[in-house]
Amino acid sequence: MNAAVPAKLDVKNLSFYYGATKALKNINIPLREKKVTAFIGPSGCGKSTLLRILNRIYELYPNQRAEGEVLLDGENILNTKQDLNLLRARVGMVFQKPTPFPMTIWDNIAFGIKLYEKLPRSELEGRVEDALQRAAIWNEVKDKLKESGLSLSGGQQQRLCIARTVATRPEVILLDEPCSALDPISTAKIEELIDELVKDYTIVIVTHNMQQASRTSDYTAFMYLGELIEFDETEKVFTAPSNKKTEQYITGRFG
Ligand SMILES: Nc1ncnc2c1ncn2[C@@H]1O[C@H](COP(=O)(O)OP(=O)(O)OP(=O)(O)O)[C@@H](O)[C@H]1O
Repeated sequence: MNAAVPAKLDVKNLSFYYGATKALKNINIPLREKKVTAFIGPSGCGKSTLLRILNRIYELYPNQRAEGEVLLDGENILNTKQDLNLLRARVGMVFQKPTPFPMTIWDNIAFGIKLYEKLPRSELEGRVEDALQRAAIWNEVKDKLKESGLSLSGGQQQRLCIARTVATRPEVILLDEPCSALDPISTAKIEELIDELVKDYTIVIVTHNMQQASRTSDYTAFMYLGELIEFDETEKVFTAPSNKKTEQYITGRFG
């Protein structure tokens, strides 16, 4: 494993509870800087739960509790003093179902920027265009920026949501099954986009799609029943997994 690439986010001895139910058991995983890490595993193994801890989005819900550490550039984000708005700007998230705001395409992007920064209009326009360019949707929307974000196709909406996340200049992007609601062409576009974005961002993706994990990620974490079973370079996990359960899962023998 390439230990030379530093961990942008370092998960240490992390456990997680929904009420009295322990959903994650002592997870340790380094999420390396400007690399894509995929979380794979059968339904209910804890992939989304782990992802949702990385920007503390779980705190929107009662009775959910994390124990352990998640270090972002060495600083524990589970610390109560952490400013959650700032954290979520640094660690952006894109959900399974595209969730554009019910406003224009332009406002969808500008809204997030304006939450964090006060910019003159000309600069704001540049930032909106830049975000749409980075999310590879600019050419499709540049002539209809005043139309509703909801008028776009599902695949375009998802790229709009990625643009919205990119617009606040995050350091990490969390993708929770971003293609599960999309057709194969839109899925291919998002995968190409991930290849581009990883040049600038640390990316974590939850996926049910083995091909997608092997195509898009540098590292893969296989989870089972709330535990991290195997974490390694993606090529190794898919060609020579060290754990029997991993092998059974990637060869489609369960899950
Ligand atoms: N809000 C909740 N309250 C109680 N238990 C929950 C809640 N959300 C998830 N769980 C439980 O936590 C465990 C992990 O769920 P999680 O959604 O993280 O799995 P997953 O691997 O992402 O599954 P999937 O692939 O189906 O999305 C499951 O046993 C699930 O039932």
